Amino acid sequence: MRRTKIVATIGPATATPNALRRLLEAGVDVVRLNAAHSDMKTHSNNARLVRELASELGRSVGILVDMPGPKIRSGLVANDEVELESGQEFVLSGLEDSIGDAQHVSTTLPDLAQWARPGDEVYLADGAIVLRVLESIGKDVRTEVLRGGPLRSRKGMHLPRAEAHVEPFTARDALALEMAIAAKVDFLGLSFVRRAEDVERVRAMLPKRGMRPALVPKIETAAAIDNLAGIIEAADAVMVARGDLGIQMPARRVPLLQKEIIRACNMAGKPVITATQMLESMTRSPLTHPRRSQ
Ligand SMILES: Nc1ncnc2c1ncn2[C@@H]1O[C@H](COP(=O)(O)OP(=O)(O)OP(=O)(O)O)[C@@H](O)[C@H]1O
Ligand SMILES: CC(=O)C(=O)O
Repeated sequence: MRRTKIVATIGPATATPNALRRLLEAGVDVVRLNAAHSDMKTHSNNARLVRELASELGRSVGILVDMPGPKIRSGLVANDEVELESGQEFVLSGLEDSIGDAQHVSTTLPDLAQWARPGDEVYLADGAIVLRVLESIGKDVRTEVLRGGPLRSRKGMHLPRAEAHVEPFTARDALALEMAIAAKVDFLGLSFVRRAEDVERVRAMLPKRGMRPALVPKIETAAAIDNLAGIIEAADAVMVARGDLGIQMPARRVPLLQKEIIRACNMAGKPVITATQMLESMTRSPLTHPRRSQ
């Protein structure tokens, strides 16, 4: 029996019966539904589809709902992708619902300007794009692009000063939790946990009897690294979320932290998942900077 399990995130391109069947046949053990995207109805339909296909194929396949958590994101951009050039100016807009372009983008942080000081670095596109803050003007933040690249809609953004001030459990988390419990999913991924209490808070919201999902905190903040032992103790399993971890701290630290987290989980007898950029070097080339998996 293969002891290592494969977790695959499904999205619009893979949520058809045919594509899903091929994924399960190719060896996917756990299907991840990212509740940060799409609507909850689509996720619960997909969960049902996965279960039907798994039973048709005589396979046991787990379902993991990844909770959105307090992840900061930039907003929608025109045609789902714009290109930012190094050296240009770019505005992070305080207007929540504006559609972004190559000059500006909205963010999920209404009080963004409060957390940006001239000279601060801001990361967009899950760390691929780097900006430097020039000044705040009202609710907008004017920046210079230090490292350009393609910016797609609703990608992760990192603004170091804001991290500690965001609500740990959002309105969207409440919707995702309700959907996951109703769909009786096997695992709940907890995004951006900072301490053991963030895991315990969700555990207290689970049904007291019957099927309860296993809680899988994602280690992706600097605070979670500081509080690792307590988080592992509060968890049923752990995910090394290299994507965001490599934005919250220098990417070169990720491989060693990954080993440390895996070792600590092995010692505690808790399953551990290594996530993100598994096949990244095969999807884009040439490499301009090392990926988390390298
Ligand atoms: N259910 C979905 N519906 C639409 N797009 C999706 C869905 N799931 C994933 N995607 C797309 O695939 C990309 C990569 O998926 P992934 O699950 O890694 O999310 P992410 O936004 O990078 O953030 P995170 O993993 O930290 O939640 C997303 O940014 C999004 O563009
Ligand atoms: C999986 C995930 O959320 C990350 O790598 O950041």
